[in-house]
This record gives sequence, structure tokens and C-alpha cells, in this order.
Amino acid sequence: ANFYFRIGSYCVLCVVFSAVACVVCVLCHGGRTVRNMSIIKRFVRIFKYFYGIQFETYGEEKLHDDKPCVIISNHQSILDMMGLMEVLPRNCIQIAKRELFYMGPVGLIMYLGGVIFINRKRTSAAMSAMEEVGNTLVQENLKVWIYPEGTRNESYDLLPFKKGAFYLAVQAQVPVIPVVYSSFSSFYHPEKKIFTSGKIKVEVLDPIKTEGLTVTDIPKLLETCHSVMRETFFRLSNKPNENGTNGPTSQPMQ
Ligand SMILES: CCCCCCCC/C=C\CCCCCCCC(=O)SCCNC(=O)CCNC(=O)[C@H](O)C(C)(C)COP(=O)(O)OP(=O)(O)OC[C@H]1O[C@@H](n2cnc3c(N)ncnc32)[C@H](O)[C@@H]1OP(=O)(O)O
Ligand SMILES: CCCCCCCCCCCCCC(=O)OC[C@@H](O)COP(=O)(O)O
Repeated sequence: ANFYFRIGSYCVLCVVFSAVACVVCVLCHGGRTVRNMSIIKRFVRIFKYFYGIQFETYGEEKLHDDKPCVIISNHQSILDMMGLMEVLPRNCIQIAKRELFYMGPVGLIMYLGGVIFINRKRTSAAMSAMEEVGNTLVQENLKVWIYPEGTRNESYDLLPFKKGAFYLAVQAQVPVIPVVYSSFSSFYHPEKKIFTSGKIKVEVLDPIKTEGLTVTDIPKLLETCHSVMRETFFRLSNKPNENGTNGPTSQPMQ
């Protein structure tokens, strides 16, 4: 019961705070602009106090370079939104599934914040929407936050990555900055109806350059990002990986 209450209240908070934020954004900036993201960020960062969630961030300054880039991060649940807003840099928009646009005030506030909606069922339309972002990224000095797994993933691992984020980065010749969140599963587990409070570690990894890369380099770029993020995810989540060590950097388990 507690699980449903907390998840239900999370959704209610999203709806209520969105409605309020829409009014504030329209009064402050008049319409759809990435500058509204700083207002949205302030609202969403309050959520963690309702749920007793703490964030421990490492390397956040790597996101503060005032230059365009593609930020990619793992995606576990709708709680990711709190983690996103915890470290979201200025001038950064997100790519979101179109279904979110139809969620009342939540969709409207995302629209006002400059979020790009894609239809995952129509790959060609999604790709052209992202291509459009790639064209304006540099001159508008924008950052784009993409969840390359393309969907929430509550398994204790990373899904294979979709290619869109890497096409966009190579097309715009901007760096890819991976951000990794530790597993929520110690305090958030929908199957087991668990949603208590806990700590999430967030690590921003070094930017990966794409200057000089072409479309043919995309599979390798994707693989590099996937493996470094997966390794970090295991380390941050204290998950022993295949060969029984607790992450490649630490000593093998006794
Ligand atoms: C006060 C406030 C209160 C709170 C209220 C809330 C407010 C919050 C506000 C703001 C926070 C917002 C929070 C946002 C959260 C949203 C989370 C989500 O919705 S996550 C799902 C959507 N995201 C994605 O799906 C991206 C990842 N997807 C991609 O990048 C895909 O690549 C995509 C969609 C572009 C295409 O997906 P494919 O399923 O077709 O898969 P592929 O393997 O990537 O591509 C298929 C083929 O197309 C080629 N391809 C892909 N992209 C291409 C391109 N750009 N050009 C040419 N070819 C391309 C590839 O090479 C591949 O071809 P070959 O299989 O290799 O032969
Ligand atoms: C008027 C009814 C509103 C319903 C309450 C709003 C629900 C909360 C909205 C949270 C904002 C976005 C958080 C987020 O990160 O959602 C992404 C997931 O969805 C991705 O879904 P999928 O696994 O990719 O299908």
C-alpha cells in the first residue's frame, strides 16, 4: 500500500508542480524556450525531500563547459527525472517519447522546457527529429540529454544502446558525455512493491570526442560508451560483475 501511495503521490506531484511551473514559465519567458528548464529544475529538485532520496554526485563540473554536447545516461524508472534535474546543466534539452506530451500539464511543461518529442514507433520520423536537433545544436549552443537505452530498464544491467544519440553527436561533431546513475533497486523495486528512501550515486564521466569521426565510427563509439557506463554502473551499484570482482578497479572478492 505504501508503494502505491508513494508512486501515486509522485505522479500527483508531477501533475500539480507541472501546472504551477507552466504558469511561472509563461509569465517569465512567454513560451517554449530551454531557459524554462532552470525553472523546471528548481521545482523537480524539491521532490527528493518528499521521498528521502539523496544524490551523491561525482564529476558534475564536467557538464558545466558552456559548449554543445550530447549527454547520455542510463534510464531505470520515472524516478530518473529527479536524477536528471539534479545535475542538468544550463541550455540542455531532452529527447522524450511522444506519449509523455499527452500527459496533461506534464506534457505542456516539457513542451515549454524545449523537450523534443519522438515517436519511437516511427523510426524515420524520430531520426529526422533528432537530425534537426543535430543541425541547430551548435549555433544555438545547446546540450541534448538522451537515454540511449530508449526505455526504462529495471534489470540490474544496461540494455543495448540505440544509435540515435551517436548519430546526433557525430553529425554535430560534439562530444558525448556519459552520466551514470547507481541502481535504485535497493529502495525502489516495482515488482516487489518497494519504494522507500535511499541514496543514488551519480557519476559524470569524461567527455568522449567525436571530432573527425564519421558514421562508420558509430558502432565503436557506441560500444565504448556502453562498456564504460556499464562498468561504472556496476561499480556505483556495488554489483560484482561476471568474474566475481566488485567492479574491475577493486580487488577480487575474498
Ligand atoms: C515541475 C515539473 C514537474 C515534473 C514533471 C515532469 C517534467 C520533466 C521535464 C523534463 C524532463 C523530461 C524527462 C525526459 C525523460 C524521457 C524518457 C524517455 O522518454 S526515454 C525514450 C525516448 N528516448 C529515446 O528513445 C532515445 C533513444 N533512441 C534513439 O536514439 C533511437 O536511435 C531512435 C529513436 C532515433 C531510433 O530508434 P530505433 O529503434 O530505430 O533503433 P536504432 O538501432 O537506434 O536505429 C535503427 C537503424 O537506424 C539507423 N539510424 C539511427 N539513427 C539514425 C540517424 N540519425 N541517421 C541515420 N541512420 C540512423 C541505425 O544505424 C540503425 O540501422 P542499422 O540497424 O545499424 O542498420
Ligand atoms: C494527467 C496525467 C499525468 C500523469 C502523471 C505524470 C507521470 C510522471 C511523469 C514523469 C516525467 C518523465 C519521467 C520519465 O523519465 O519518464 C520516462 C518513462 O515514462 C519512459 O517510459 P518508457 O519506459 O520509455 O516507455
